[in-house]
Amino acid sequence: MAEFAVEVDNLTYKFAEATKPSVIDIKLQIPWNKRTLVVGANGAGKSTLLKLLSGKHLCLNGKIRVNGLDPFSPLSMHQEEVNSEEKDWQVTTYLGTEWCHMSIINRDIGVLELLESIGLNHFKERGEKLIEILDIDTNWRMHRLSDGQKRRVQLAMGLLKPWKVLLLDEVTVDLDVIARSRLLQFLKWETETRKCSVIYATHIFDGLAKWPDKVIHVKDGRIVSQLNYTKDVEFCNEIDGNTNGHVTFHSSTNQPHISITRVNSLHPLALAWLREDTGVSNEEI
Ligand SMILES: Nc1ncnc2c1ncn2[C@@H]1O[C@H](COP(=O)(O)OP(=O)(O)OP(=O)(O)O)[C@@H](O)[C@H]1O
Repeated sequence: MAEFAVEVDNLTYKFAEATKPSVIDIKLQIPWNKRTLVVGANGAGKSTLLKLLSGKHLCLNGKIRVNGLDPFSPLSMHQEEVNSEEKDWQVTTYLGTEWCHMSIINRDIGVLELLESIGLNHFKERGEKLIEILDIDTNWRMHRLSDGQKRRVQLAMGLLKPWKVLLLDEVTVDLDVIARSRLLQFLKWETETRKCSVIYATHIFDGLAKWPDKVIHVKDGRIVSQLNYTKDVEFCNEIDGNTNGHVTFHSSTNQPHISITRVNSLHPLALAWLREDTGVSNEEI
């Protein structure tokens, strides 16, 4: 297995019809067993970067290695490097919101049939765990589901195979707080218990304060800061008497150090209400 989950060097990418590159001079090394959060404004380049890592766009300028492989090359080209136990593994999975537009999810097809068609019986234990975590009823029919229910099925499908590098692109946007918390917990558990890494681009920060190991800030296509979360970030009850969503950047040393007040959020209330609604215990989430 490669030393790093993801290794990127000197990566610049411009869409054919664009006037300037969407991703510029990216250098990145993500070790195994890490959860990385990608933060940036609309249009900053987060999705483009994640899609490049997944092999959805062909990168001509720069180096990308995911588990030591060029993600654009079909895995079969590297089959001699893959031992028999790993043949069923997926090196990388990209899950984004565009799935909503795929025709399969609006067809009159049962969820069980759909999951079986992509290998539920082969990955039974994992599949059943995902079905439970995401509270999926396998009798559901796809064309009759809400957006959030469809999203849960998408996630179960996307996570069914034990991927090595998971690229999540704002995919929790229509999950309720219980499903989102459980999913984040599941991803934390996976990254702690087997050799894999998650890269997650999001605009929803509720419940994420203690989740990542690393936070990457993308601006105008460039990575402008990378925080080693445990070393560079601390949470305080107040900073200079301010208790409400305050951040201080200490820049006296080369390495940034950031203090963040524990932010007031409706997340605990929404979580408590939905716990009541769904009968989920305090210990579980
Ligand atoms: N298919 C495309 N053709 C041309 N330009 C594109 C294309 N897709 C994205 N871009 C441009 O690339 C830049 C980065 O877009 P990207 O989707 O990566 O941003 P993002 O950080 O994911 O934004 P958001 O938070 O809104 O999802 C934007 O300026 C966007 O206009």
